[in-house]
Amino acid sequence: MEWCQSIPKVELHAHLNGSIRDSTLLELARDLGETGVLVFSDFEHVILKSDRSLVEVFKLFDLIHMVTTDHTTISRITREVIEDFASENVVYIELRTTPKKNKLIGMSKRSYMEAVVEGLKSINSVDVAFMPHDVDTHSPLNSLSIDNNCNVTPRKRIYVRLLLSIDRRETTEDAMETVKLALELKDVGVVGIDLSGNPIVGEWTTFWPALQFAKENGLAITLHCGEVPNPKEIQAMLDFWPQRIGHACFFEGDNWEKLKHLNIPVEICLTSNIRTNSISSLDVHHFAYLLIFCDQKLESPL
Ligand SMILES: CNc1ncnc2c1ncn2[C@@H]1O[C@H](COP(=O)(O)O)[C@@H](O)[C@H]1O
Repeated sequence: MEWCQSIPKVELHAHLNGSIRDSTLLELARDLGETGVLVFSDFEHVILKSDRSLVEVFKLFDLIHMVTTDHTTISRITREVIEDFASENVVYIELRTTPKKNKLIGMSKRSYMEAVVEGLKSINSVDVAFMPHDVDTHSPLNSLSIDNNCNVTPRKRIYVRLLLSIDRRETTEDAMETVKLALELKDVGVVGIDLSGNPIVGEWTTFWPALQFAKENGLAITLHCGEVPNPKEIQAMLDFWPQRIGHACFFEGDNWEKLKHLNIPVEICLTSNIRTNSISSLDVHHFAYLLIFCDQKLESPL
């Protein structure tokens, strides 16, 4: 475990509101409980439960979103999430989040993302390189920090890229707004679009125009794909040829063949898949199958 903690890591599948510290969630919920908006003990029980089905996961996200509504909180959780990943020696992270609107508090998708960027700017415990011009490809991962006594110590550096998520509950217009926002925010490190949300909700074709527009304009696309059995959707998503897909729990023979043929990498989430019961045990997880396939490819690169 210590070894796992200490090696430098790359994190490609982190949802902002899925990575919040429990202590922060409980603190925010306690505050909201005092105003009568929610019952704190119910919230606490749900947060501290470690295993939950996929259906329960999405109920949990609705609860989490109740306590992370305002700009200040979005900035705070962004800061904490990046600090936590850096403390585990993640050196490159693609953080994804669904830009949200809330007229009641004057939040637009843009102002939500501005709050995320504010959060990144406010981090001072580690060096955060999140704008493309922050990246000096020749610099080591650790930069130097000099304290008042002129002692020089290496500082951790984490490279952050952002993906904007489209939630499957959204409309075609919402999705298009997210893609246009992503294009406008390229300068602050937005590199792509993710399609996520409850996989049994909506039709992915609703988002096809926005995803196609994103692709035509140079944004990378990653799709949550095959998190539940849905052969038609899996085939169509692979035909769309995204840069990456997430999960792939319910792939069958043909799907794997197509995935390999198109060379589409899979973002595997072992803990998530086991905890949500999407996969019954690690022994039968498709991770091993994909690892063997990658190994074979490396051995015979032609
Ligand atoms: C467990 N597997 C999953 N499958 C699909 N979508 C998921 C997910 N886990 C998280 N999300 C998506 O990420 C949102 C929370 O982060 P943000 O509010 O965007 O930062 C959830 O509401 C859901 O849309």
